[in-house]
Amino acid sequence: MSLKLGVPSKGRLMEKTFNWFDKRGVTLSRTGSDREYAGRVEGVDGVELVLLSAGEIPRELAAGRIHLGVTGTDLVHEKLPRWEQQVEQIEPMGFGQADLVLAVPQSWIDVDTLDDLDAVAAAFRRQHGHRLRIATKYHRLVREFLTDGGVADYQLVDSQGATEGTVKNETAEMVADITSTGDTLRANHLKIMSDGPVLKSQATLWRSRTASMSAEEKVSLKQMLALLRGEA
Ligand SMILES: Nc1ncnc2c1ncn2[C@@H]1O[C@H](COP(=O)(O)OP(=O)(O)OP(=O)(O)O)[C@@H](O)[C@H]1O
Ligand SMILES: O=P(O)(O)OC[C@H]1O[C@H](OP(=O)(O)OP(=O)(O)O)[C@H](O)[C@@H]1O
Repeated sequence: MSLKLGVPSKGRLMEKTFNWFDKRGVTLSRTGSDREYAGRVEGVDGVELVLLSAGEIPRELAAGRIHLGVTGTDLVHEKLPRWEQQVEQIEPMGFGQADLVLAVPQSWIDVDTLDDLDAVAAAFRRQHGHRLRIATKYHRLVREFLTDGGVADYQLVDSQGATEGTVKNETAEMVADITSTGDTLRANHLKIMSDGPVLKSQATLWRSRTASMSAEEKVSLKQMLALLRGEA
């Protein structure tokens, strides 16, 4: 069996991941047609490339179906409860930087901190008879952050994309989402709250703590990590 390396098969992390490995002497390439999810690894023997969506890589690492994987910190922290027990962070890769933030309508001029939000949320519930809605796909991280910040009078509504549009569409009063340039938030008349970010994320190389390894796979892992860390 070979050591399995999971990398994003598409999306914003794919090309930069390939370049990052290339600079360190490990060449990842897709084989077959554009649409075929097959690839190869050159530079270290006994390594198999597994092309996956960035969002699935945390689960595959935790299940031990891949030994190494590249995905954002946000996705690992959100998708894996007690992530430290399931994966080890090997190397932050210096791209895919984004902050998970809470954002409210720009028109809420009195709301900037979590204390302000707590007050507004309580008033909102009294006035509307239901809790203030926060649209997000980061349920675990947002709940933890708001609990630690003492905010309780809210409900999360699930949004798996175009989250900033939920306020205009009146399916939420505010959002918690990833931002890098801030353009999408501004374009949708939202402002970032000053207490935060909930999490700072970037693309990161992770190792599974649960994947079993043969002697050969252990040798491949050692060679791979030495190359990637510039020790080979
Ligand atoms: N605007 C952004 N700028 C930089 N990084 C971002 C941005 N939005 C999301 N990311 C990061 O990119 C990663 C997700 O990558 P991407 O958006 O390409 O995957 P996706 O295709 O949406 O995910 P999936 O494959 O699960 O559908 C996350 O770790 C996230 O933090
Ligand atoms: O701060 P910015 O540079 O404007 O980037 C932020 C946007 O990028 C991501 O969306 P993505 O492009 O992945 O689309 P999505 O809405 O389908 O998640 C994120 O969810 C924001 O909407």
